[in-house]
Amino acid sequence: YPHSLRNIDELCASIVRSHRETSQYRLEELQALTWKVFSREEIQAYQSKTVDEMWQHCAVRLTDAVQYVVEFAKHIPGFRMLSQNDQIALLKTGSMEVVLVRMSRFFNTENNTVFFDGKFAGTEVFKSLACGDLISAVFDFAHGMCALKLTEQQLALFSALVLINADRPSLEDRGRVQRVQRSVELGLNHILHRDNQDSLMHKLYQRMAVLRSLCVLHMEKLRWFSQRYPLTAHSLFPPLYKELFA
Ligand SMILES: COc1ccc2c(n1)CCN(C(C)=O)[C@H]2C(=O)Nc1ccc(OCc2ccccc2OC)cc1
Repeated sequence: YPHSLRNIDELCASIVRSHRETSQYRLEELQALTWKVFSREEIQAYQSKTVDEMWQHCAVRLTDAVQYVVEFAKHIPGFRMLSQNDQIALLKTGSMEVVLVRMSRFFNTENNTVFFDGKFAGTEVFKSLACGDLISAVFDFAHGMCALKLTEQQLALFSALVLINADRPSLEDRGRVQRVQRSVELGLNHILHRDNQDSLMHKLYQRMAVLRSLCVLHMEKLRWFSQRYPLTAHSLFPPLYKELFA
């Protein structure tokens, strides 16, 4: 048992380290900005953007966040042993989910604002995206994540579990992904047990179910957008966003 415990500790330590090293912004940086909100004029400026300008604006920023999640994935023990196709398959469906999990760290539940373009924005800033249901679902999910008050270590293991999901479509070697997923589950269980918060596990599985439906909604909106604005979607969107989500 001590041998496997050592492995479990090493597994958790490497996932937590990778999470820290691939968090685009440090928590302290963002806390300093929490009460910097947009002026009426700035909000007006976002609201007077055209649908495709605002979509492109957001896609560029979210692609930034996705890049960091790709880096995070590469350091999850076992991820790089998977085939290239399986790594892409996991990132195709999981990377936006992890961005949304991480986004909850940049969310201020007191005034319902999220970090965007250097300040904290309310839902009204995203009006010109013309997908209010997606934005309110994103904000609701962030609220739900904040309510769990996860530590950085718990968030790191949860993010890894969101990514390493053997139920994803079109996996070549599902068994191999299952083994990596199982080890990450053991790591998360280990951390929660150590923190005396075993009850969090089923809440986290409920969060994963909400997250999956949120990302289905995101893909539907992206499909709607790409059909309506094919030029923007196919030429201006960052390649990674297209590769992963189109
Ligand atoms: C990992 O966590 C975070 C958190 C915040 C940020 C980042 N990373 C990267 C850097 N960043 C910058 C530079 O603004 C922040 C950002 O992108 N914020 C932001 C972007 C779009 C939003 O809603 C629109 C939307 C949401 C979901 C899906 C599609 C969408 O629109 C098409 C809301 C907030």
